[in-house]
Amino acid sequence: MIRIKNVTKDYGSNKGVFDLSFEVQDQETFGLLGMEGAGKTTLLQILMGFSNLSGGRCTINAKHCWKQSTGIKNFTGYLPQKITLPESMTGLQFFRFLADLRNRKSLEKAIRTADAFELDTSKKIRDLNQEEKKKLAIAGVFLHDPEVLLLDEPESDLGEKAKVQFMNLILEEKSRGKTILIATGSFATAERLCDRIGILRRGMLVNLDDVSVIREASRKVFCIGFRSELEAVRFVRESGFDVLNKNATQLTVSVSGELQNFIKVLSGYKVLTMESIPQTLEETFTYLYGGDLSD
Ligand SMILES: Nc1ncnc2c1ncn2[C@@H]1O[C@H](COP(=O)(O)OP(=O)(O)OP(=O)(O)O)[C@@H](O)[C@H]1O
Repeated sequence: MIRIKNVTKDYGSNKGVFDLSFEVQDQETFGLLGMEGAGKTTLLQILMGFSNLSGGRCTINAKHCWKQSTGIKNFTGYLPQKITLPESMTGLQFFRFLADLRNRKSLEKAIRTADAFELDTSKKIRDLNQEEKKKLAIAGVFLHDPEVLLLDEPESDLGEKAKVQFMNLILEEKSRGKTILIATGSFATAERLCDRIGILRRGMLVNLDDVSVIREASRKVFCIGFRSELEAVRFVRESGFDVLNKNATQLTVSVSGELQNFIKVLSGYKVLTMESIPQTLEETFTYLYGGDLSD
């Protein structure tokens, strides 16, 4: 279990994290959501013992994050936001290097992860592109099959296909009972992977809820193309759904909660196209709680 109690790291000028308290339960996947500069990296670095606290206390599996950070590293996999890799090694040499550091013989888990990403580990790291380096770093984090995963913006630098591969890897780790803390600026990532989501704003936790509660309350936005303008107008008049924008036969419609009723209502209209409009973290936050998430 990860325990964060009244944790403050004050860099001055209102930067850092302030009086954070929450727990990540064993086998839980927790999403720490926030915009750039919200304090996500600061908290993860504190948990890894890279940075001491100005106040408060935090532990992972009852080990003190500052005083017992070496012990924590034995059972924790940490993916930093900014990765640095030994450029002259191949991927496989990098795995061997990590295995030596961690006193492990088997590279199996890292190799399986690299395979899941379709990554060629025989190439020198300096010849990999940014996405391939990120995949390699993630595979390296999994090498010692850690009980706890702390992942800082894991999906950044990954393309759409690799993001799906990454999500599948995390869902597999989750089903194997790992305790996972993911720091991300992507509401979609957190919603897909996490059991609970904590929202960080200017270093403070402004909301913490089960993902099902947030999903239920948040909205989906669709751009719908009707066969005729008359049909679109009929939808505006009769459907009862919130229409955010109308442009001839196209309507942008907001739907909150379950989609069943929306789909049922929509089946009564002549629809030619329907596209889901992804909502940013900021749009979701503003819709749910009002106000502005950025500083
Ligand atoms: N060592 C430091 N000294 C002073 N200020 C710092 C230091 N490290 C981070 N900050 C500031 O603290 C705030 C929180 O930074 P942090 O990197 O934790 O945010 P973040 O949520 O991870 O965002 P990002 O995605 O941009 O990394 C930012 O305003 C940052 O500029």
